[in-house]
Amino acid sequence: MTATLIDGRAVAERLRERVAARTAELARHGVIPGLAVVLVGEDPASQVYVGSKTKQAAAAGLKHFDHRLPASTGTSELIALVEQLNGRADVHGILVQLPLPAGVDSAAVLAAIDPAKDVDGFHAVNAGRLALGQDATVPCTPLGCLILIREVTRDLAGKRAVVVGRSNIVGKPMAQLLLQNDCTVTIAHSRTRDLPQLCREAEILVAAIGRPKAIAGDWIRPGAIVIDVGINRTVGADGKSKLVGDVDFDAALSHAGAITPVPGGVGPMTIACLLMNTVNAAIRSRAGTLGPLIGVSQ
Ligand SMILES: NC(=O)C1=CN([C@@H]2O[C@H](COP(=O)(O)OP(=O)(O)OC[C@H]3O[C@@H](n4cnc5c(N)ncnc54)[C@H](OP(=O)(O)O)[C@@H]3O)[C@@H](O)[C@H]2O)C=CC1
Ligand SMILES: Nc1nc(=O)c2c([nH]1)NC[C@@H]1CN(c3ccc(C(=O)N[C@@H](CCC(=O)O)C(=O)O)cc3)C=[N+]21
Repeated sequence: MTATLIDGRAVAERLRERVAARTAELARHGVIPGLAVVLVGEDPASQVYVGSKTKQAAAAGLKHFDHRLPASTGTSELIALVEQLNGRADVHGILVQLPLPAGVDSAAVLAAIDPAKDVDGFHAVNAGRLALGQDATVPCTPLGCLILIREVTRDLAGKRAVVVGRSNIVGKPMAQLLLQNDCTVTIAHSRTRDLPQLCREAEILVAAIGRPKAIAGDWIRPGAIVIDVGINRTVGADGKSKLVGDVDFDAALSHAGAITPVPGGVGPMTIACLLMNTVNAAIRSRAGTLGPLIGVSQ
């Protein structure tokens, strides 16, 4: 059996088209969703992501505001910028690119973001609302993973799901979303005993650990849906830099039912969901007057 490829680029493109269409409707009401991105320091990977975000925001008709600050920027300066952005009517979404330089109190900076403008869904108010099953802004990467899973099946109730990784930005919210969709969810991490055996139980396996090819082919239950969140930069046999996921993709192909590639899987969905969250924040900002939010299903 060879797994079906889940084409994140294609799914993300369709989502961006829906975002662009909704943005065009909002423009007729005089509202242009605005996204402010704050990037501190010169991390090359962060610069690539921020570049894609601003390009795709513009293509979908959003306004974007870039704030690039030197690595020496301190916590209080960043909080002051966030507060200024909180107060701007043309900014509906604020994203502070992580990781912030060592020495900056990241938790304090994220806590300063107005929860209504927290399009990353990292603020305690949004994390709490998600856990309580209330209307929340959901972190972009797990939301993108859920959309990809729903491309394969809408029948999630009772499915055994294993999420490997328990970070606040991927693993934990991913587990919450799967639970909300009636999966039976287990969260694994670096202290989990017998991870291979646990993974073999998973009908849905989400890998978000940041270890290249850590999930071996024979850890995958035959026919499982495998979502690989990992983005690891390695050097290929030809000496060139190469992106690989947390799953040994080639080995997994003969076990999985469906699998996301890296690149071209979860990554593009993260950015498309960021645009969706920004447009939804703009819609919410005019409570009830701008029609429905963009949803995850068509
Ligand atoms: N595609 C996308 O859009 C995005 C991709 N990523 C990528 O996803 C990956 C995870 O990111 P993030 O959640 O921020 O990472 P973190 O480093 O914050 O968390 C990693 C998690 O994996 C666990 N872990 C580490 N090693 C192992 C292991 N050998 N076995 C089991 N569990 C392990 C850790 O356990 P413990 O808690 O015990 O330390 C931790 O919970 C990275 O490759 C990152 O680049 C991240 C965000 C977006
Ligand atoms: N506040 C904040 N929010 C984030 O959402 C956030 C962040 N900080 N810090 C870093 C991580 C990582 N992340 C990615 C986004 C897109 C791709 C992406 O588009 N990847 C392409 C490949 C890109 C390439 O070639 O480098 C793909 O997988 O196909 C990857 C990773 C968002 N993150």
